[in-house]
Amino acid sequence: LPGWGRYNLTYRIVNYTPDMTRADVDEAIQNGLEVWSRVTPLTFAKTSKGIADIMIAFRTRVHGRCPRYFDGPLGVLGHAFPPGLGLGGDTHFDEDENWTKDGAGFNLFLVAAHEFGHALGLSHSNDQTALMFPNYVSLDPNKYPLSQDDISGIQSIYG
Ligand SMILES: CC(C)C[C@H](C(=O)NO)C(=O)N[C@@H](CC(N)=O)C(=O)NCc1cccc(N)c1
Ligand SMILES: [Ca+2]
Ligand SMILES: [Zn+2]
Repeated sequence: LPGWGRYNLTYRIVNYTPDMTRADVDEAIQNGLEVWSRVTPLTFAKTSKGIADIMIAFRTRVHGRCPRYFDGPLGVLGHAFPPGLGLGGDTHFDEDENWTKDGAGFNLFLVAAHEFGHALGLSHSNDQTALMFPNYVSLDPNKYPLSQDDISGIQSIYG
């Protein structure tokens, strides 16, 4: 099964970037998850301790027991692991980027929405307009960032 096999998931923000206020990080993460829950029966409950399905953290370079590393400013912005136990669903953002809630640096909401696509089981799309396209394009974060390609993809897993 490429997905979680259930609709009700939990997430935990393990640490916060100093680039933004905690409230703005919470909001960007919640909005990034809502992009997907709006088009599926998925629900996301925030926990502040213990193990959640989707453990979210800001990390640099080699970090913890994560098999993937970050590369300093620019380049790779984040990574997320497909659904599963342990590392499955976990989502890391490269702390060496400048995270913002607006158009400067990298918009956390946009990158989070993309990474959560991976955490839910989606891989990259070659549709240039798709949120799951490999490269960050600075979309207007107020515009609906999902393309039909993204919606078909997520609904094929969590229809
Ligand atoms: C091979 C992967 C670890 C690359 C990594 C990624 O795709 N993470 O999901 C990543 O950070 N990709 C950059 C592009 C690159 N430098 O390869 C990116 O902008 N990904 C986030 C993103 C955000 C919003 C929209 C889109 N389309 C992509
Ligand atoms: Ca980087
Ligand atoms: Zn990606």
